[in-house]
Amino acid sequence: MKKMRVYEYAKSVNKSSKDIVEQLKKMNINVSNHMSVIDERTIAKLEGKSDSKGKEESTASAPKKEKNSGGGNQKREDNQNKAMNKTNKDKKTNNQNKKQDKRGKNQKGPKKDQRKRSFQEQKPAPTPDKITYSGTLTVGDLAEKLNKDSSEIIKKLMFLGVMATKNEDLEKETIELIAEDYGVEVEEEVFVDELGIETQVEEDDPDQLEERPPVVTIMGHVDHGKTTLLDAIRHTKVTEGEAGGITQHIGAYQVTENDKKLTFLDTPGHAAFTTMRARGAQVTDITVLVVAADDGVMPQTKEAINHAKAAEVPIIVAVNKMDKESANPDRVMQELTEFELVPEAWGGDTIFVNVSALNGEGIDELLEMLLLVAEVEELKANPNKRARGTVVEAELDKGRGPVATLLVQEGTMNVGDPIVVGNMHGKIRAMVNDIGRRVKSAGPSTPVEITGLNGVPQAGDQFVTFEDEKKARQFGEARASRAREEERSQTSKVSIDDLFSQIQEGDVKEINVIVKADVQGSVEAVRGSLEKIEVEGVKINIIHAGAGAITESDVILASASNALIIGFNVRPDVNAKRTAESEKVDIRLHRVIYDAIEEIESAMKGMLDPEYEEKVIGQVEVRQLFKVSRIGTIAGSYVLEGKITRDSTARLIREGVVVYEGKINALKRFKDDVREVSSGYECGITLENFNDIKEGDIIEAYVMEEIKRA
Ligand SMILES: Nc1nc2c(ncn2[C@@H]2O[C@H](COP(=O)(O)OP(=O)(O)OP(=O)(O)O)[C@@H](O)[C@H]2O)c(=O)[nH]1
Repeated sequence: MKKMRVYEYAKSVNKSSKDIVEQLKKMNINVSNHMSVIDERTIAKLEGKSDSKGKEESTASAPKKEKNSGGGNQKREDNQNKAMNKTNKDKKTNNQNKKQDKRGKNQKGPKKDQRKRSFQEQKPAPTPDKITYSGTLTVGDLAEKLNKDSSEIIKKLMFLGVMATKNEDLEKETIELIAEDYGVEVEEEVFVDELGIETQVEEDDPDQLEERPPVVTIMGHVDHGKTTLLDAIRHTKVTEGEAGGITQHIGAYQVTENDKKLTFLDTPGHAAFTTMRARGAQVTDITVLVVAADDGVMPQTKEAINHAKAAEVPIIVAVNKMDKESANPDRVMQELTEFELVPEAWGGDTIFVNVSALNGEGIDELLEMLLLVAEVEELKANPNKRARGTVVEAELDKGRGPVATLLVQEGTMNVGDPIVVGNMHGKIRAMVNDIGRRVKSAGPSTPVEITGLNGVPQAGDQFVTFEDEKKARQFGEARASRAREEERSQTSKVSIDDLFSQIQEGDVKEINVIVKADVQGSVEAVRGSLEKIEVEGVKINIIHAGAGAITESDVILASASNALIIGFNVRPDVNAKRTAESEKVDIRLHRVIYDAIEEIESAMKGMLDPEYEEKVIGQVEVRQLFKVSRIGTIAGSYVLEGKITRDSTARLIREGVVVYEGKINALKRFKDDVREVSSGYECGITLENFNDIKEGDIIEAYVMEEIKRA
């Protein structure tokens, strides 16, 4: 590209260098003096012709900078081209510009088009009148949409008291505030699932909303008295006049206190709460946390608190077993302050009620308090529309076919209504209430058991009733066929194996983790180390941590919160294992804290070592023992199944309990060392550093096989 100094150019056009410098300054082209270098395009501009590439090129450099600029210039030009490509790309999104481009090319010839473009590029991109977004927006995304610099947005956020980095997601309100500041309208594009149950729900007229009973779930540690309390409430408070009815278990019941109704979910444990939340259903309005006054806060108490908090449901504490001499309610209060459950008497806002589920003490007060919280929460629903709600329980009854307990949350459900429940549909044949009576209709917060569905739905599924039977059938069938498709192409939840790619794709900003360990000390150690990990702004969020085996409840919580479970020196019980498989929850078991930490850290960095899976190759029964002084105990054994090999690992099982796990020292047939022994043969086995073998023990042989990743 042709370049010359200002004075050379001035001379060629018969002007003074001063004039040229001034002219350039007026054109916003930075030159320091007559020695400055100007290029072809700048010259074109001076002559009233526009350049073809835009403002970045219309610069001039001072002589000093020019000195060693052979390659430098080339580089700069490349960068400039890159920048221009980007600007051009940006422009593509701008319709107005697009039109102008077109007009320029078709009608006015390339030169004018170029001039026009360069003119546009000198002006900052215009602020749009309106922006739209769906899902979330990061600071950077918002800046781009507003045609602003991220730093400008970050500054504005600071004024609003929000400290955010470029890649941080903004809350809806913040997006609106910023946009408003620029006078820009914002519209959130909400993704509508056309087969979602909510699409069939009638809209509410605010005038039609009426008070509805609260739906209460009781949670707490094993044996703290949940079932006894639920029974006590039910038996003392079953609606008057109906007391003679046969109480039957349908998974939920209603009682009356001071002429007001309350609905209790009586599915035991935390299952009701968590399975429903895992399916996206929010059913519970208030949680009663039962804590035995003689036992205090225990692991499942903490778990219950975590569940309720995660679902943002208010908690009332029922301090139970007050009839016991060893009852110490103050200790319970003290212990719960640690979890931000502080009694009103101590300046907090949590309601504590002392009760005895055994003798009925305090139950009235508990119900009154529940009604009080319900009043504060202003629980309302419209009874005058088609019903919508959630499945509490469902099963296949031999005589009646699929039966489901439904909790009506809005509207009124009637016998004969066409209905879609989860992926099932039908027409309500019969409705039975919680005391076994047939009813014709059920309003908000009422649990009823229905029959008439074409299949068994799942607890937590949503339902909606229809006026038109055909429409219900079509909608139900469409949902069922989509569910089948989805099952076929089901993708797993957060898993260690694809953590890195999920982070890379920006899908994961925070990794939810549940930590279970053998003792509290290890729980804290694992938690402490995990919380320190941070990779590319992605952090670990421990949603639950506790001592003890990995339970089904942990798995359900993990599934609901899309979390990984890390077990340290503990194992999942059978139910937990099964649920983890069906819910596709990743459970990682470790014996060394360092390994647990390293695994997750490397997964986040995308440097995971090959993964191994245990493969049991054989079962051997110990039939006779030989004690040899120098060698130890030799287990005369018989291979029941598969085979045992010299290099496999052995697990010694006695009455279902693993008593030893380790290497095989020697594997012999008669006097000879052998590599492997197959089923149906006898062999002699010694285990490394272990002699406490008994007749009848089972030796399970296994090898670790590498899992091939896709
Ligand atoms: N003294 C006394 N014992 C109670 C009280 N409430 C419950 N119990 C006893 O505590 C034991 C456990 O009660 P449950 O109601 O089965 O406890 P739970 O919390 O439902 O236990 P899981 O169903 O195993 O989770 C039973 O023996 C009850 O009789 C109470 O208020 N006072």
